[in-house]
Formats: sequence, C-alpha cells, structure tokens
Amino acid sequence: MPDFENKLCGREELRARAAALPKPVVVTNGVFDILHRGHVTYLAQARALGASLVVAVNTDASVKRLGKGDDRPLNSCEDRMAVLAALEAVSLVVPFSEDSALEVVQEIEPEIYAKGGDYDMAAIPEGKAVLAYGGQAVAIDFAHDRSTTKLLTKVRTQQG
Ligand SMILES: Nc1ncnc2c1ncn2[C@@H]1O[C@H](COP(=O)(O)OP(=O)(O)OP(=O)(O)O)[C@@H](O)[C@H]1O
Ligand SMILES: O=P(O)(O)O[C@@H]1O[C@H]([C@H](O)CO)[C@@H](O)[C@H](O)[C@@H]1O
Repeated sequence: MPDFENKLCGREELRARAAALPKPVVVTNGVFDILHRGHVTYLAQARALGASLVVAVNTDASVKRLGKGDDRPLNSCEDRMAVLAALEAVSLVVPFSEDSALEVVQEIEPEIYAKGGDYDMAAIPEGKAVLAYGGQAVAIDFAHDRSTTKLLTKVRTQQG
C-alpha cells in the first residue's frame, strides 16, 4: 500500500487523528470530482495558511443531494479521497455524509477553515461555526478559471 493511503481517515478516528496533527490546522471540504489546476492551487494555498490540512470529502450520496447532475459524482468517494491524499499539501482526508461539513468542523475545531472564493464565509455553516469560537474563516480567491462541470461540458461538446 502506498504511504499516502495512511492519510485516509475514517470518521470515527477523525478527532484523535486531527488532534495529533501539527498546528495550526486548516480544514476545507468539497466534492473534488475531477481534480483540476484550480483545486490543487487552492489546496496548496489552504495548506500554506497553517501547518496541516484536513480535507473533508462529500460521500457519493451527499454529492447527489447537491444537484450537480444525475451522473455525478463520476469518481467514487473512495477514489476522490485517494487522489486528494496523494497531494503533498494534504495531511488527512475524511468523508462526510451530511449536507455540509459543519459537524466535521465542530468535531475538530480547527484554527482555520478555508474554502474557495466562490463562497461567502460569513454565510455558510462551517464559516459561521469557526468564527463563533474565535477561529479564522478564509476565502481563497480563484487563481485559475477551471471547474469539473466546465471540463465535462468540454468533453461532451467535443464528443457531440
Ligand atoms: N478554479 C478554482 N480555483 C480555486 N478554488 C476552486 C476552484 N474550483 C473549485 N474550487 C474550490 O475547490 C473546492 C471543491 O470544489 P468543487 O469540487 O465544487 O469544484 P468544481 O470544479 O467547481 O466542481 P463542480 O464544477 O462540480 O461544481 C471548493 O472549496 C471550491 O471553492
Ligand atoms: O465542492 P463544493 O460544491 O464547493 O462543496 C460543497 O461545499 C458546501 C459548503 O461548504 C457550504 O456549506 C458544502 O455544504 C457541500 O456539502 C459541499 O462540500
């Protein structure tokens, strides 16, 4: 088994494993269906805000509820998590099945919560929770105009 698979974390072990990470801990979350340059740049920037980066990944059922399309996610949660775990910037990857990563944030109370600049940190549950206990909520501006949805549209148009 490659070393990066050690970064895969079950939800039941999250509290203990997050507590053992170098601080400050940064948490982010998302779907990460087809990993692209926007994602990896944003994850490297998120990691640079602290000493460790925990990525919470939507389970397949929770992606379905986000309404990104009937065929989404294309990659299973297990595969999306493994790809993220292989990134140098990432310290720990955990799945979540709720509608948001609020419970993950409340469980480990990171010093910093980060999300891409498409989110208003004061309006989302995770951002509000971190601000409420005195942590930082950081929106990272998009450095590259990329998205999984755009990639899929491109592939489908070229096929079509
Ligand atoms: N181009 C980008 N630059 C910076 N951050 C991004 C970019 N695209 C997505 N993110 C961030 O990455 C995380 C995961 O995003 P997500 O998987 O929804 O990306 P996406 O490619 O826009 O997906 P989709 O097209 O399926 O909605 C989110 O926190 C989001 O803010
Ligand atoms: O990859 P996405 O679509 O950016 O990830 C979503 O982010 C939501 C955000 O954290 C606001 O709460 C979250 O609720 C949703 O479950 C996805 O992780």
